[in-house]
Amino acid sequence: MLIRTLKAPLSDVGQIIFLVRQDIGVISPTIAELLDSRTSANMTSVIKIPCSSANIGPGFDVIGLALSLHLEVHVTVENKPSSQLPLNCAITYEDQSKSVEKISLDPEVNLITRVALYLLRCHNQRAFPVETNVHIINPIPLGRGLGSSGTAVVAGVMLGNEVGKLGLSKERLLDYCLMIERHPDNVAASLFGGFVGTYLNELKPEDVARKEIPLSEVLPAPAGGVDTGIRPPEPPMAIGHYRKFNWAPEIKAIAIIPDFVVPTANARNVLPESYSRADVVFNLQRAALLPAALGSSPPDPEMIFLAMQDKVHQPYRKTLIPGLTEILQFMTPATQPGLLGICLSGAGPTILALATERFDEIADRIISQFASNNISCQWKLLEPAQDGATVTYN
Ligand SMILES: Nc1ncnc2c1ncn2[C@@H]1O[C@H](COP(=O)(O)OP(=O)(O)O)[C@@H](O)[C@H]1O
Ligand SMILES: N[C@@H](CCOP(=O)(O)O)C(=O)O
Repeated sequence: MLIRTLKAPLSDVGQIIFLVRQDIGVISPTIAELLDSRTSANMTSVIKIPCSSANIGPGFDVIGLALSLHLEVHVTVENKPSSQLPLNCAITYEDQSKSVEKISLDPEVNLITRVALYLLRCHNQRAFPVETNVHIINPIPLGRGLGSSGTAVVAGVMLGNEVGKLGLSKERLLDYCLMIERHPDNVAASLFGGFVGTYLNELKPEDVARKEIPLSEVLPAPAGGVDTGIRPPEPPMAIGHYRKFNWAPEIKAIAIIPDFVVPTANARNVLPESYSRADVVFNLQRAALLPAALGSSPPDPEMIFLAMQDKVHQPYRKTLIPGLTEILQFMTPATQPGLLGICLSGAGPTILALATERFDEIADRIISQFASNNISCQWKLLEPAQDGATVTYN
């Protein structure tokens, strides 16, 4: 008897593993059984979300790349008759990121469960189902420009969708993410996977007002486990959109991660309100080339290096990242074989170097430059994560 496994999409956001016998088809379990038993007693849903590197040089707030470092959220719902847990939810957290910050285990404070509660409350579910256990395994360093917060926001909407059995599409979940994260590049990459270009729709005036609601109203301050009964503001429909680009299979991503934090909010505060026409045109010219440059095989180092230049965010962020100026100047395909291009990852301080070979050598040279400023680093060799956010059932 030949048995093979088949992964099939469940609504847009989940994935079920079926056992298929080749002579008689699907034998276990049936779709109906699975829909009924999702996140019910003793079944664990595993939500996996890739981290992201946003901007890739000139694509500030537009371009994102999902990378092969995944946040995992393991969820079980006990279906006990009553619960002593605040908002019916218990959180455990496994830190694989070596971050100093302690992540809160209070479901009203923790970013993932707070976002899940936002989604649930928009759908008239005031708390988690009784009793929800959420185990978070996080290898993504916090505040380093690898999209940890965007990944956590995506985890939150996936979690709310799952335990609330809301059945929302990923496209609609992106709207909810944008009420919190507000720039689409990193959340769209984590949600949909791959190398993406993103944009926001021009909204009607009444919808603009809804989207610009302060974050404190979308994610209200903790109320000590008490349900205030306030219904949070729902996002307008179809705020954000994305388009996937090709990625040449030879290109790998080296993330050099310094051991200090640059909160994204601080890295956005150093940016100017307006730009010269020359700088805007400079970025537009390169951003237009970037998808073709990174999607062509074999990769052309000169074209990629040029297409990754930026004048909109990196020059201003140099003040927050010692050594950035020098690294962006001396690391070129002419001085470093194997290197294709280099940029700040997201809001920094991580450096993203795209390369086809000599990964250790490239990482060592960048690490030495940081070391001359007394900054130590870890580095990781990553690949695009094409799947985006997934749910599987154990
Ligand atoms: N897995 C997580 N669980 C809870 N909170 C998280 C998680 N990941 C990130 N965060 C929150 O997001 C903050 C980092 O966000 P941000 O400054 O945007 O940096 P990054 O570039 O890593 O996204 C952290 O300080 C933490 O408060
Ligand atoms: N486009 C944003 C991206 C922020 O990404 P993160 O990984 O630093 O959260 C920006 O550059 O501010």
